[in-house]
Amino acid sequence: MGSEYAIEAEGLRRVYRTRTGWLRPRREMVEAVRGVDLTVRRGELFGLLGPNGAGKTTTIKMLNTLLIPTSGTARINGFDVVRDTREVRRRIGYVFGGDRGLYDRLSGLDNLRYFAELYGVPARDQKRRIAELLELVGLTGREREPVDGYSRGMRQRLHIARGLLHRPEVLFLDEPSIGVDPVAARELRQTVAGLAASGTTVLLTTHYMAEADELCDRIAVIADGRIQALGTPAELRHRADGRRVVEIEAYGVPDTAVAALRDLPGVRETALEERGALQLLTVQSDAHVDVQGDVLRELAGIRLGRVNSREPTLEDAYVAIVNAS
Ligand SMILES: Nc1ncnc2c1ncn2[C@@H]1O[C@H](COP(=O)(O)OP(=O)(O)OP(=O)(O)O)[C@@H](O)[C@H]1O
Repeated sequence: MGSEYAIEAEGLRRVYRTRTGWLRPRREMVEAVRGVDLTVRRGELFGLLGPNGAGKTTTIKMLNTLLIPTSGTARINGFDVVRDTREVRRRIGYVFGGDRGLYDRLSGLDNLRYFAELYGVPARDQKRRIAELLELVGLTGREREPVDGYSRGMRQRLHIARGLLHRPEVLFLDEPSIGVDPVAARELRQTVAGLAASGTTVLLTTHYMAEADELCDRIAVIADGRIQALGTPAELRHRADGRRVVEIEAYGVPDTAVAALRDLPGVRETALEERGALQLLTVQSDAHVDVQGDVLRELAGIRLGRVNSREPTLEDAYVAIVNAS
C-alpha cells in the first residue's frame, strides 16, 4: 500500500482511566491526547516538543501500536495502526532515552546479535547489517567492549543501532539525548541527521530546543494534549518576532516576584528555569519597550548574577506558544 506520507494521524485521542485514593478509591479519567492531526512526509525529520505531561509519549505509543487510541485514526506508510498492526510493526523502530533495554554484561556486538535474532534479521544478513550500523552510530572499534563500560552517549547510539536492525522505514526516537553530555549529544545529533539523510523518517521528541532547531525539518508543539503550533523552526521562531528578551541569573526568586514581573507594562512572557542553586529568569517584552529597569527594580533585594539582553530564539517562541495554551 502506498502513501506519500510516512505518518498520518487524524483526530487522535487517548483517555486513561485511573484509580486514585486508597481508602475510598475513585475512578478518574485523564484525557492525555485530545485530538491530534498530523502528517509527516517520507524521509522527514519531525520533532514533537512539549512540556512534561503534554501527551508526547502517549501520541508516540499510539503511532507505534503500543497503545490503542480511544478515538481517531493513524497510519504508518498507509497502514492503519489498529487494523494492520503487524504491517506497521515491521516498518517501525522505537528508541527511548535512558538506560533501559540493553544487556550490560554483554558487549555491544553481542547485544546487536541478540536483538538481530529476536527481530528475525536473516542469519546471512546479520553480520553485514551489524557492521553497517556500528559504522552509522560511530561504535566501530568499540563493539567488543561490555556495555556497562559505555558512556551514556555510546549506550544511546547502541540503542539507535538496535532500533534500526530490521531496517525500519520510520523511527520513533523518544528523548534520545536525555542525560547525555554536550559533546556526545552533538555526535548523537549527527547520527540522527545521517539517518534522515539516508531516507528514514524520524519522529523525534526532545526537551532540548537547540536540538530540535538544528535537526528538525518541522516541529509540532504539543501542550495539554493538543498541537498548539506546527511549522518549520524558522516559522515557529517568527512567533517571537517583535520581541526582546532580558535574561537574568538569580538566586531564590519567589513565585510572587515572577507573577509581579508578568504584570509590568510591555512584558509578554516570563519563564524561570532552575539550574542547581542558580535560577535563570527570562523576560520577553515588546521590542520597542525597554523593560530592563522596571524588571530590576521589581527584583530589588534578590541576589542577582549576570543580566543580558538579547534577540529571541526558538526556545522563546516555544515558551510563548506553551504559555498561550
Ligand atoms: N498509564 C497512564 N495512566 C494514567 N495517566 C497517564 C498514563 N500515562 C500518562 N498519563 C497522563 O497523561 C498525560 C500525558 O502524559 P504523556 O506521558 O503522554 O506526556 P509527555 O508529553 O510524554 O510527558 P513527559 O515529557 O513528561 O514524558 C499526563 O497527564 C500523564 O500523567
